[in-house]
Amino acid sequence: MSQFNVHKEGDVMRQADGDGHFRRAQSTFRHQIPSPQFAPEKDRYALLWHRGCPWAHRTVIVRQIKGLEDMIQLIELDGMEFGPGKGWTFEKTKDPLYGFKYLREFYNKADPEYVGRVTVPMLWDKKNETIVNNESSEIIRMFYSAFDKLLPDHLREETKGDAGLYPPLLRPSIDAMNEWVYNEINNGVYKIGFAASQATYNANIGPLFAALDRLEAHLGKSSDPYLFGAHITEADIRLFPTIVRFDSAYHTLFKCNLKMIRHDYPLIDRWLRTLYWDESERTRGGAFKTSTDFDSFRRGYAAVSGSGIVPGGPLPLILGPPS
Ligand SMILES: N[C@@H](CCC(=O)N[C@@H](CS)C(=O)NCC(=O)O)C(=O)O
Repeated sequence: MSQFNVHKEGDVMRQADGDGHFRRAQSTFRHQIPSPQFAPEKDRYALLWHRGCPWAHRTVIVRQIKGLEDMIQLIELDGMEFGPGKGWTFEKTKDPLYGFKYLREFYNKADPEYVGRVTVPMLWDKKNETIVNNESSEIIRMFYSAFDKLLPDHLREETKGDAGLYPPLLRPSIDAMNEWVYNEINNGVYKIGFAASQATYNANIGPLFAALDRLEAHLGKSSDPYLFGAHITEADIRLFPTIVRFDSAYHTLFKCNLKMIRHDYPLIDRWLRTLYWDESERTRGGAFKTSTDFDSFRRGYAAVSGSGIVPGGPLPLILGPPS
């Protein structure tokens, strides 16, 4: 079965609640590394992802920026089947651990009674054969420092001080931005794309663009390249997967079309291109670019939002490196 075949029945397609609003379900598995059950160990954990998913995207960026490639195995799901009991699949890719076809089989191995949503990203413990955590915001924070003792000194969060991904002095500002960026932008595009009535679409489209205006104004307050100064932080990593999908997916396929990043938000566009095209040591060889797969997310959003037909533009999918 090809990627994102659309059978519009069953639980995977049910996104909006009865009142037409999309509400993202709480993640279920919330264990931490380090903890008595889950010690940081080389090659004990695997991160399961799909290139289309923005929540999974942020975890893969952090895995690379932190230099955890040899520490945490990456397992890619490349398909989606819609219908009861289905969901994310291994189509051309193979599950190297058990030979499973569905991500659901991992969830059921961890908990045979599990009936919640089967989502990526998911962090798997190969030793205890269970799920550590399936909440991206928590997975990325674990990656910042949980494995630091096993990493060379220069990659440790503590060593980086103010240049870390979540430096103590910036935490209140990063947390405050995360709050509105999550509600109005990261999840905001889904509230619009999955709105099941005109009224809910109308209610959500304004706040999304007001938040993008706020972001543009924030970037205008300094000449720094990143959201909080001269160094990449969590705020940049959490925003990037949504903005890189915006013009070529959300604008058309999710009807988030009052404005485009490239035409209407020059500072956000510059920030985006700065991160995307950076292949220096700062991104450990291009963590943003190598993890971005325009084809995958455009096919995915086309499947869940309509007929599966992928729009031709805008071309190029992202503008070139900033001058
Ligand atoms: N709160 C979760 C959300 C993850 C999420 O919703 N992932 C989507 C893909 S982008 C998913 O797997 N959806 C399948 C479903 O809801 O059935 C996180 O940030 O990790």
